[in-house]
Amino acid sequence: MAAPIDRSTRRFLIAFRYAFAGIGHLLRSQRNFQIHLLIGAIAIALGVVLRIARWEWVALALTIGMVLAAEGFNTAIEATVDLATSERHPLARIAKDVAAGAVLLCALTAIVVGLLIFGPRLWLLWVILT
Ligand SMILES: Nc1ncnc2c1ncn2[C@@H]1O[C@H](COP(=O)(O)OP(=O)(O)OP(=O)(O)O)[C@@H](O)[C@H]1O
Repeated sequence: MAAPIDRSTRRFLIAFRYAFAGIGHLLRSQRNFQIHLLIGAIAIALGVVLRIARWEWVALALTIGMVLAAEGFNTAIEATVDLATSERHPLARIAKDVAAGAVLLCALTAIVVGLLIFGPRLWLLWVILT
């Protein structure tokens, strides 16, 4: 018979369930998250096809994770602000704009990383094919 799960392990597993519910919410309702996920999947496929190096996989994984996590924080901040007030308030605007700005910074960084990894290879491929 399997050993019973102790209380702290149970809490730990429940916390995971809530975290996955949060990711499920992002997947179902956040268009920007879906777009970033699709771009991440394309970058991974490109990495496989172009056989990028291990350190490049590390950079790619960190970048994709950073952008998706930023989208999550942005969504959480938006929900918190909307919960706190339904009125227009300068601080609500700052909170939402700064959160959106942080996502943009991550996305711009991801573009730079993508160009550094794939740019030279795609350029070479272009030169060979044309
Ligand atoms: N309560 C508020 N007070 C002042 N400005 C706000 C408020 N809510 C939203 N804004 C402004 O409107 C912008 C858009 O807000 P909104 O809540 O529509 O988010 P969003 O970026 O369109 O995200 P989503 O489409 O995912 O809900 C914010 O970035 C902010 O500048």
